[in-house]
Amino acid sequence: SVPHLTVDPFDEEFLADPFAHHGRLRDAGPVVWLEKYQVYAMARFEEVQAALRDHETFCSARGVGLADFAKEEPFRAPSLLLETDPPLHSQTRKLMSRIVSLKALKELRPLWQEKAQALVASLVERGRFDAATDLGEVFPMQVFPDTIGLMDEGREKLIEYATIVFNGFGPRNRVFEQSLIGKEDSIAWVEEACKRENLKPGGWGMAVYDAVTEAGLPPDYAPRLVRSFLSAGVDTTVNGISHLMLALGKYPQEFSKLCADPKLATRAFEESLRWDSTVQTFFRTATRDVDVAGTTIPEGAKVLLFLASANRDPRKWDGPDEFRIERPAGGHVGFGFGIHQCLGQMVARLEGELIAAEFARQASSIRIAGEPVRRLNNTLWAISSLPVEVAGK
Ligand code: HEM
Ligand SMILES: O=C(O)c1ccc(C2CC2)cc1
Repeated sequence: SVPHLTVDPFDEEFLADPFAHHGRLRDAGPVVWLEKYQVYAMARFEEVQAALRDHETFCSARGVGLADFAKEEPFRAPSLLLETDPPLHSQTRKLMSRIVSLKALKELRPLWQEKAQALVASLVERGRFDAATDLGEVFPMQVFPDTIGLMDEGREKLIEYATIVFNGFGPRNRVFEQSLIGKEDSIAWVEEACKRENLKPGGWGMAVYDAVTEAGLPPDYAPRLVRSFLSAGVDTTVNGISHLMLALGKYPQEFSKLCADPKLATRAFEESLRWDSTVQTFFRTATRDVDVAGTTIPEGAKVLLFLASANRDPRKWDGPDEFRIERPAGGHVGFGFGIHQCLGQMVARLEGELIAAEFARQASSIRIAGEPVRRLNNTLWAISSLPVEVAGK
């Protein structure tokens, strides 16, 4: 029968270092039962990728967190992308993909590159800085809110809001409750920011309103789709960039390879996403009784997918715990997989590539100058402080 584990993947000890627990989860079996939450879990690459690919058996419309929307009220109106299944998902995804297009990113590249170059120049000049607060939390905020056309006032609330959203996929534990205290205004601010009258012409937010009208979809879909940009578009890249710096600092020989060939910047960011996956887990709900590797998962069961563990599964990767920028790119599940695979992956890749390439051009070394301070979150692997020292060329 399915192995029963008592481990709690949302307790603060686990969240402080999830990678220390993944090996036991993978080795216990292809599917395990987590007694604490009465859910199934998969931590090996093969089963995680297969579940993500089979969206008909493992659905999203009943929530991609612990809560089953068929049994309890969602904590916020469900996302029309992340928390929907086809056919509605197909409609909203097609609409949003036209806006987050390669053409749009090509047009943004020169402006984003200019900002990355200037920010990195100022940090190299300083020599010692905090890769989380001076870089990770700065660059995405210099490029993304303006791309959406967000109102200027209150943009700092984006990270607070996302912290709540990502905690909301987990249990109502202390980590979740603490992120809510005194942050009700962030939820209200996002509500306001998604309104048509508060979005600037020419931004992706306004483009969503136009596209919803053109597609003849219900008008109230527009603010909710804009909310998806605000929920997923900042805190993820903020921590993705901080983790990139942690990886480059911890593996100086990999940084030297990058300096020798700045075109490896895209590979470096991709590998940092596999190695230190910013989005650690997501749930699915079984829509039928399904057999996975000998275990029958009953209809209605919640299944926790450990994306970060799958990205370090020795059954899939050679030297999984090593950061190697020349590893064959892609194939990881750090952006998910299948129909819900990250809508903003090219946005994230562009931001990561530009920062990595600028350090490759302007710096000769990156050194970790202090232990990373973690910000515990039920879903996000987040860094609140990462002192680094860089030397210029
Ligand atoms: C390092 C940065 C990022 C990471 C690690 C990341 C990770 C992910 C993952 C794992 C999923 C799949 C969720 C699931 O299967 O249930 C996803 C979906 C999504 N992401 Fe990203 N993301 C990042 C950046 C972004 C950005 C910049 C945007 C906005 C432009 C964005 C927007 C979305 C949206 C809207 C979805 C839902 C797509 C759908 O359900 O069809 N993400 N992301
Ligand atoms: O559509 C949304 O609201 C949404 C929220 C969070 C994410 C996480 C996976 C990056 C994605 C989409």
